[in-house]
Amino acid sequence: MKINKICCIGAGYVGGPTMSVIAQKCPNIKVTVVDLNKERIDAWNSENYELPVFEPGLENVVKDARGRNLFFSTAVESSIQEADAIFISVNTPTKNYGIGKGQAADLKYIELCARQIAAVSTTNKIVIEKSTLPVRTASTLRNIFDNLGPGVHFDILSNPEFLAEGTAIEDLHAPDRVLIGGDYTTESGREAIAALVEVYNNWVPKEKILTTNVWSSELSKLAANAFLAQRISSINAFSEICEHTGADINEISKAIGTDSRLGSKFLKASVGFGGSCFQKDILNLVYIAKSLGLDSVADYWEQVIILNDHQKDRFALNIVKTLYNTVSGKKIAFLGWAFKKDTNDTRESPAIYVADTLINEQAKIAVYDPKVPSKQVYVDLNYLQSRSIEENKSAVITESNPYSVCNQAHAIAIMTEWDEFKDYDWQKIYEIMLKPAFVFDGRRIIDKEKLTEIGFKVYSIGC
Ligand SMILES: NC(=O)C1=CN([C@@H]2O[C@H](COP(=O)(O)OP(=O)(O)OC[C@H]3O[C@@H](n4cnc5c(N)ncnc54)[C@H](O)[C@@H]3O)[C@@H](O)[C@H]2O)C=CC1
Ligand SMILES: O=C(O)[C@H]1O[C@H](OP(=O)(O)OP(=O)(O)OC[C@H]2O[C@@H](n3ccc(=O)[nH]c3=O)[C@H](O)[C@@H]2O)[C@H](O)[C@@H](O)[C@@H]1O
Repeated sequence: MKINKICCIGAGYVGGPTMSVIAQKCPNIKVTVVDLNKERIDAWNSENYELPVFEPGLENVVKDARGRNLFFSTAVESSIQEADAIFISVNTPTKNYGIGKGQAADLKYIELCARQIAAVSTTNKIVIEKSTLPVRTASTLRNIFDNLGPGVHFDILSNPEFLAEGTAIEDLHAPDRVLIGGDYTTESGREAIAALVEVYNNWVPKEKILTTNVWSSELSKLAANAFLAQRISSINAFSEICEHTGADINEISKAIGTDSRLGSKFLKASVGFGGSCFQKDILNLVYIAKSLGLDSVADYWEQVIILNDHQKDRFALNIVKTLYNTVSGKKIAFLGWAFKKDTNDTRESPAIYVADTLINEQAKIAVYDPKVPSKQVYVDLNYLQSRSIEENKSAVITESNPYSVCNQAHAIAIMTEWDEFKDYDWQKIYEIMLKPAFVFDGRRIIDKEKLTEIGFKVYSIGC
């Protein structure tokens, strides 16, 4: 079994960059990324590389491969038909209706893909779960293929993605590991695993390609995200203790991070973690544990989310409290809206929730983010349905210049750790703000001493 043609369903933050790198590194494999969203596909195909996903280095990868062996298309059926291997990389959001509402993963897009694959396939396929899925989803796929299958054979693999946004290309070029779960008990299962190992082995050393059974692979992805998010909630819990005791969370991170058993990464206190996956995947884990009757396990992981919500709330409430218990009519300048630097993704960004709380207190929010388009800010706030679209419009303005955002502001809230924020002319910003000029640093990126010397009143997470 050899993979010559790949189809990836879903041209989003994972499907796009992942397949671009596979195409770049495997010039002999034809890779077609398909999506129902024509606007997205048009952007992937845009002549001037106005790609729908902002990722450092992505444009060069697409330039290398697009038109050679990398294609973006809305022709879902024909691409499935001609492929030997089909990656499913569609979204798996938290269910917002019915059973499991607010916790379970909504698998309707996955099921649709499986049905479509079953409906149009005329040759044997390897079907690869790239999306993050509840453990045992492969058995659902198997069931659909067995019941609808057109008499061709399907091997199902799990190959979860571990890239982080903002460093996606680095992560894909040199992954810590590639995980492939498959069915070792059958010959075709073993061949399918070997075929996918061969694809990755074009640039990833064999010892970094781990193979497991399907269920371990599916569950490892949830476990990895749960452990990562748990670290952030743990350090954020300590950040609050620091604020009451004179300890400094950066010093704590350094002190504990030098212990080789703990490691130094992922110990940065913040206004809370965001992004499309940590919350969704932990809620999914909580739901799975509850469904298995494992209530103590569910409660344990749920606490990671509870602490994260608390961190966002207390950051917002501290702004209100510090500004003399009222922000009504006051301009609060938001530096950053994306959930982390080097991405245009705003899904579950803490900025959205902090803004929402402040708007409830009648604040006027002014937003500057180097990569997030203005309309996205309103889409994010309207999605919460806390108030009417008109009310959000009148409570929020966006600017394409950081100095305009800060002009006549009562306070600045640093919501994303964009590097450029460190290098602003803070003296100038001080001069154009109302006094006292407050800065609330939700990312610990600015030099507190320097800003205090200028005259700012500075609050930093965790000290
Ligand atoms: N965003 C990230 O950094 C990471 C995400 N993941 C997982 O990967 C999966 C995808 O995530 P993203 O790429 O962020 O989602 P996304 O929302 O950016 O992209 C998903 C795409 O799938 C398309 N789609 C949905 N159903 C379709 C269908 N039936 N046919 C064709 N296209 C269809 C949508 O139009 C959308 O463009 C999720 O399960 C997520 O948990 C895993 C690792 C990292
Ligand atoms: O499944 C996924 O979607 C991905 O989720 C995360 O990646 P991502 O959400 O893109 O970005 P992270 O770097 O993990 O950051 C997530 C959030 O945590 C915050 N964070 C991160 C690290 C830290 O020390 N402190 C902290 O507050 C970030 O600012 C951000 O809001 C994981 O890191 C990836 O391995 C995983 O593939």
